[in-house]
Amino acid sequence: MQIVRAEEMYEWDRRAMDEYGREGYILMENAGRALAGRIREKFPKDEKFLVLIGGGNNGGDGYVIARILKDQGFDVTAVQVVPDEKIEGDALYHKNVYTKSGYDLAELTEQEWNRGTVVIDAMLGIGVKGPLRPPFDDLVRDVNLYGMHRVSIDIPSGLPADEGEEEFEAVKADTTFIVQAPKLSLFTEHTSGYYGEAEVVDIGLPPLSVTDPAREWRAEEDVKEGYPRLPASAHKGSRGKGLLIGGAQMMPGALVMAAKASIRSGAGLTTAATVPGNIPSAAGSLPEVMFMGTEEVDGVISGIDTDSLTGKDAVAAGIGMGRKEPGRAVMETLLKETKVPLLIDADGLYHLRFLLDVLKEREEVTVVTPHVKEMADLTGESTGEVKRNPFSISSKFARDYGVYVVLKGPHTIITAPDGRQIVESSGNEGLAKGGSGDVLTGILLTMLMQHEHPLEALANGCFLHGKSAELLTAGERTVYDLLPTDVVEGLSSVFRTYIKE
Ligand SMILES: NC(=O)C1=CN([C@@H]2O[C@H](COP(=O)(O)OP(=O)(O)OC[C@H]3O[C@@H](n4cnc5c(N)ncnc54)[C@H](O)[C@@H]3O)[C@@H](O)[C@H]2O)[C@@H](O)CC1
Ligand SMILES: Nc1ncnc2c1ncn2[C@@H]1O[C@H](COP(=O)(O)OP(=O)(O)O)[C@@H](O)[C@H]1O
Ligand SMILES: [K+]
Repeated sequence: MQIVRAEEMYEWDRRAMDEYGREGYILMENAGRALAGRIREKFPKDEKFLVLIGGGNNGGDGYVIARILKDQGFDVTAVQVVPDEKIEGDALYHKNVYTKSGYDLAELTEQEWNRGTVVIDAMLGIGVKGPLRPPFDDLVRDVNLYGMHRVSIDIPSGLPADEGEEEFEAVKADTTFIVQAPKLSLFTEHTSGYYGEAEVVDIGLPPLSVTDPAREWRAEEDVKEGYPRLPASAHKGSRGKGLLIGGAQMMPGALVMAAKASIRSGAGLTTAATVPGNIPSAAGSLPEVMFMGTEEVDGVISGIDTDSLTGKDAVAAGIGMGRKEPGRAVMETLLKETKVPLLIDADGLYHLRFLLDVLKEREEVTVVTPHVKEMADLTGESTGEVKRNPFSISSKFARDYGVYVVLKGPHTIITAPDGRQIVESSGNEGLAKGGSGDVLTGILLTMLMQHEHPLEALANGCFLHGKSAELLTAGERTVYDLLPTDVVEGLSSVFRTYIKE
């Protein structure tokens, strides 16, 4: 499913009319009918609906919804919140249909506020610009104040559709029925909460691709269909030989979790390279993994035998390796000498910020997997800026350095060097715990070895990781006690539920 900016949504609408000959008022009828259908399915017939209708096409959708719900016998009070002269075009057409149907408009009184149980917010859509002007400023506050269930149409009124906007006032919806395609603000941290429970409603626009480069929200079906299946003739070589590099004397756990995740997610053979002192205990807990000692200074990795890179299908480096000086040279060597996909995470990203010129020179596939703070440090932006602009900041970094970016969070945004983006939203707050990222690194290492397209591979890996958490917390675990090591074990149920044919 495409994720659109406001401009792209308008483009979609315009092309449906200009190229496909669909009349605007018919599109609006279809939109309102689809939206009313979802409202009808969600709420029992004894609810008392208050529909607030604004002056643009969002209000036009509101007129269609109010009429259809009334046609079907629902208790609906409709209020046009702007003067008559503001209603024009397709919205005016549908206002006329509404009134010719014998339905009237009400004044917004204290009584109406108190009588309603569900408010349908069709005041402002993706056309909102700048701070709210009267009467919308007061109305948005009132909607948030009264205790009705708040249903926003397309977008909570006042909320920006795109990323980047810092100051706004908006309806805090309980439910949002999004028209046709999710907008960027559904995925940015400071705006996503306003949507409440969000559902995309297909209003039947022709299937056009309006995002270029493509920007897509991953659905379970996409993963089920596209996941590379294992042939019966598989052997360990065909499943990939991966190398994980990380772990300092005081941080052996990260590497152990990543290595375990790598083999659990299906790697043929995983080798873990770490400081020699960590090997006896790590090897004891991971009999399937091969170990290799690195050079060491002050308890951290200070060098790696580049022969170990030969014969590998992918390499992941940086987890738990610490930030001490020697690590930088190790990362520089890896950037220069790794001829297969190289994934860099955690402390490896810390060192990378001093090696950006080397990164730029590198020609083979490179993946960086920062969380917001690491992305901020890599790009020199503040964490606030990264949170407000995750799509464009990821895209710029991916293009500037020719890398794949996995910007981790509740909605993980994966970007290819050409700017294509996939959002993977599986997972829950149970993953907000030290070590979750290490598990993800192990999974992604495996995915990179098994799929010819890194963007798809990375999206599949984020899905496995997030779904494991979801399945576990739907069963025995909760978001409080879930451990990263549980997420590794939970991969079995993800494969059984979603991947196995
Ligand atoms: N064919 C259809 O029926 C479709 C309907 N759509 C609906 O149309 C909406 C977009 O319609 P519009 O472009 O008319 O935009 P809006 O419905 O968001 O209304 C924009 C109007 O609101 C007013 N406004 C903007 N910012 C304001 C502010 N800060 N304070 C006060 N007033 C402000 C302006 O007068 C402007 O004309 C979508 O959100 C969706 O609901 C579209 O999604 C596309 C498809
Ligand atoms: N609230 C959340 N909802 C969904 N996923 C989350 C949430 N918090 C964290 N995650 C996921 O957990 C992982 C955490 O990675 P990271 O921040 O690197 O953790 P660590 O520092 O423990 O390695 C990422 O994959 C991220 O997408
Ligand atoms: K709205």
